[in-house]
Formats: sequence, structure tokens, C-alpha cells
Amino acid sequence: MASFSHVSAMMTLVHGSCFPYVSAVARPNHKPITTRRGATTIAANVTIPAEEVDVYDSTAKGSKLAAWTSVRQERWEGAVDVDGHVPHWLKGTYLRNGPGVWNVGDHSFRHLFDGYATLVGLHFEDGRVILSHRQIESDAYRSAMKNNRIQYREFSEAPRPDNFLAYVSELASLFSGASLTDNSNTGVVKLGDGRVVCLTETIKGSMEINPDTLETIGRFDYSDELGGLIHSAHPVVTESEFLTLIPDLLRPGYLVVRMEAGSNERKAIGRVDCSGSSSSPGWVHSFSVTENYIIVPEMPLRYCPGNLLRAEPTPLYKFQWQPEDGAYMHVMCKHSGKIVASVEVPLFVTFHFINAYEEVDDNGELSEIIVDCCEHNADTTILDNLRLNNLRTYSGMDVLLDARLGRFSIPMDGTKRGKLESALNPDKHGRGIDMSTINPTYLGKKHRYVYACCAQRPCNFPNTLTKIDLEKKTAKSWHEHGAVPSEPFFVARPGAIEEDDGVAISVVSDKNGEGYAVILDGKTFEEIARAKFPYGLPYGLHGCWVPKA
Ligand SMILES: CC(=O)/C=C/C=C(C)/C=C/C1=C(C)CCCC1(C)C
Ligand SMILES: CC(/C=C/C=O)=C\C=C\C=O
Ligand SMILES: [Fe+2]
Repeated sequence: MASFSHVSAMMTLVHGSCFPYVSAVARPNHKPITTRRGATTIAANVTIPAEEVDVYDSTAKGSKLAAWTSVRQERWEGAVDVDGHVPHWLKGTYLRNGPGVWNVGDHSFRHLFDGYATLVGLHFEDGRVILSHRQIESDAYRSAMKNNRIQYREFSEAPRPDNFLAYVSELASLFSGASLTDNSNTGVVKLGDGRVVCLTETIKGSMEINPDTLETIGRFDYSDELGGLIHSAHPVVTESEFLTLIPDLLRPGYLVVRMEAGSNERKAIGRVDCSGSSSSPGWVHSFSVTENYIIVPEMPLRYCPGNLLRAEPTPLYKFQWQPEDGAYMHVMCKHSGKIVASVEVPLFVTFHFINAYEEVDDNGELSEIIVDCCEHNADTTILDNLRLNNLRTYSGMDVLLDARLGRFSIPMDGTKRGKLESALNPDKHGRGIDMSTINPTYLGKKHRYVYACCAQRPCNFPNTLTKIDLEKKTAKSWHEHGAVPSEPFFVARPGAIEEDDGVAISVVSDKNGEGYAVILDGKTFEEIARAKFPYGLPYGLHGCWVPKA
């Protein structure tokens, strides 16, 4: 377990007396970043004085914002100073995953989602905080660093074949999945049995890690014969199970699967056939469940087999927009695998579903299912706007596309059409919203509060931490000029009764290349503590909480 004594023991070992509380290891082929507080030691006991180390990546074109800049060292761990008061009940580790390295040799990745996974850990104990970060040792990351070029197909880029024969063999390996990335840069989940797994959209990119050291233990192998190359980046994980969707590109539809805690074997619950005439299933980055049902979205932004084969990116990358085939929501009974409703809904673009729950009528009969999501006004442009060049070259203009907290109502009386409306006036949260969390106790149940990144305009990316009250239809935001906060992760206070009794934790990438974590009170949404990092961290995506045993 990471603890303050563990950190100082490690320091003595690695750094001797030169820098007594920090552990740092440089990324292969990169000069290490310094920590502002002193010198940096690289693996071979070479120490670089602080003033000689370039903190910022050259690709950031003068920008000192940490968010879109590759992290320069492979790992670091140390205690950090805290301003304010971290509640003493907050005991455990917050883990956050995300793409943090976008440079391979001289090559700069194009898209936010291409970056190699950087895991961040914040260990809380008795009001104190230890920060750590470490690269996930996927084959894709290791081989890219070793060869100074990408070796696997990432979200928007593929290795350039040297000749025609290499091109043919690359296409063949695409069908077997051999050329797909295992760069698990999207999320991190704690399984019911305590194992911690980092995930992305390729199934082979499921990687078990040690939550104390952030060390990569190895690939999480699914022991079944279900196959498939891709799955939802966001499984629904509880103490007892792991549910996910495996899109079927050959026979358009989705396999809904369940893996029991303690097992590596996924079992099929059922299958959803696509409703539209489309030749391909909709992209399922995430999905929601209620207490009894799994809600399978069929988004008009669909996987595109043609684009999957292309090495060069298209504006929609591996996807295609097919409004003519409609948008649908399918409701599957968790226990029987039967589809109990399939309704057509207005067109939508959503990365992240927030939660879903069942509504009953006056007779106690199930009347409708409510599904909340971060909805990008059915505009696919958001995907291409997440190109790094775009994120790095912010001119001060208000260019963030509008988004809203979308609420689907799925009638359970056989009606064939569902509704999609804004759950509150989007102006209340600056017409931007993504990267949402709720109190996990409310998973599948009626929730009142949503924590998300929203907007204070002008901006080019969500720049606030916002608490949304869906009952009062209000929003309260935390904002700091020029800073980019990541997903506000809600941790409930042990023993809490009220839904918002807890804290929201977010890692912030600051405008001067600096970084810190903020702890916001879940009720008042006021900042109660700030842990200042000795260096800025790149933007990250999703997190999880590992309570201290
Ligand atoms: C970081 C994030 O939110 C999404 C990452 C998505 C990835 C890495 C998708 C990768 C894919 C391939 C490498 C080929 C097959 C298609 C697709 C799932 C888009
Ligand atoms: C960063 C993001 C999606 C991440 C996927 O996991 C969306 C940002 C949207 C901006 O409005
Ligand atoms: Fe996501």
C-alpha cells in the first residue's frame, strides 16, 4: 500500500540525500521533467539541475498549459502540499487514466484519444496527499518508445507501412486484431474482487494494474470464447459484476455480456439487433443500466468498416454519420436477456451516458425508463474538435460547441417513439457538458445530482467543474481562469445518507504548466482543499476510487 513511510523508503533508495521525497523515472528517449523543487534523477543516477531541464514539450508551440502537453517522465511519486482541509474520512486512492503521451520520436499524434495511457494516483490518508503518475506498459507504448515510431493502430493513426507487402500484411493483421492498439488510455475500474483494470475500446487493451504502485501487472485476459475486437470503453461495474457491450460489425448488433466478480469469463446475457437498415452498429463508448434493465443505445454515429481499414484519418475517424438510419434505444431485461422495448429517438451524439432509472405509474407498474447523457446536439463535429492542434491553439474566441444534459424517456407501454429533451436549460451550465459522474450508490436508481465538466464562455474546451441539481434545475460551478479540470469524481462519505454527502475530486491542468488537485464539498460545491503538484499533468479522462482496506 502506498503510504508516507513507503514513499520515504523509496526516496532513500532512489535518490539518496539529493531530493529526499521524490521518485522520478525518465521516459525512454526523453529528457526528464524537473519538479521545480530541485534536481531530477534519471534511472542511471544522473542528476539534472532544475534550471537545465525544459519542462514543456516542444510540440506545445509556446503554450504553457499542461493539459495538451506530453508528460515528460515515465513515473513520479511524492507527497504534495495541501492548502485547506482534506476530510479525514477520505482514505484511499483516487486513480485517473487518460492519454498523456502524444509524442513518439519526432512524431506528434493528431488526436487527444491517440495518446499513450498515463495513470495518475492520489493517495489520501489523514488529510495528507501523495501524488503519483506512471505510464501504462502496453505493448503499443513499449514498442513505440523502443522503435521511436508507432507500431499499432491507435484511435486516429496507424503505422505507415514501408512497402506494399507490409501494407498487405498490415491489412491482414487488422482482421485478426493483431495490429490494433492495447493502449488502455480511457478508464480505470475496480472490479468487485478488488482487481483494478484500465480499459479502452479495444478488448486487448484491458490491462490490470497495481493501484498502490500504478505498476502494470499485465493484460487482463478474458478466458471465454466470446471473441470480438472492440467493446464499450465504459463497462458498468458493481461489487458483483462487470457488464459490457460488444458491437458486432458483421451482423449489425451488440452482444450484451456479464462477467461475475472473481471471474475472467464473460457470459452472454443477450443480443440486440440493430433496428435501422444500417450495415453497421452505432458507436457504444458507454451505456447505462437501471436496476433491472440494460439500455443499449443505437447512435447514428456508427462504426464504419471502410474507415476502419484506412490508415489516414477521415473527419469522423473510424465512424460514419447515418441520420437516414435513425437513432434507437433498446431495453434488455438483465435477467432474461429479452428485449422488452426498442424505440426510435431523436438523433443524438453522446460519448457519455450518465445514469438510467425506472419510473413507475400510480399502480406501481413500470411506465418509462429515463436515461441521462451528455448530448452534443446531434453534431459530430465535437469528435474532430478534439484534435490536439485545435485544443492547443486557443485564440480566446468562444468556439466550444453547444452540449446539454440530454434526457431520454423510453415509454414501456409499447409506444414506438421515445423522447430526448434537455433536462435543464443548457444556459445554466454554459451550454457545455461532458465527463460526468454521480454518487455510485445511485447507479440504476433515480439520481438528483450530476457532477460534470461544463463551460464558462468564451472557451474551446469544458473549463468548469459543475454540480447539477436535476430537481431544482440549477447548476453551480467552480472555475479558474485558463485551467482545464478533468472529470469531477464523486466519492461518498462512508455512512452518508444524503446523495450529495461526499466530495468531488478533480485533477486540474493549469495555464502556467502547473497542476493541482481540487477537492470540492459535494453539498456546497465550494473548494475545501487544493493539493499543489510540483509539475503539471496532461489532461486525463476517467477515474475510480479504491478505498483503503
Ligand atoms: C480515449 C477515448 O475516449 C477513446 C478511445 C478510443 C479508441 C482507442 C478507439 C480505438 C479503435 C481502434 C484502435 C480501431 C477500431 C476502432 C476503434 C474502436 C475506434
Ligand atoms: C473529452 C471528451 C470525451 C472523452 C471521451 O472519453 C469530450 C469532451 C467534450 C467537449 O465538449
Ligand atoms: Fe469516456
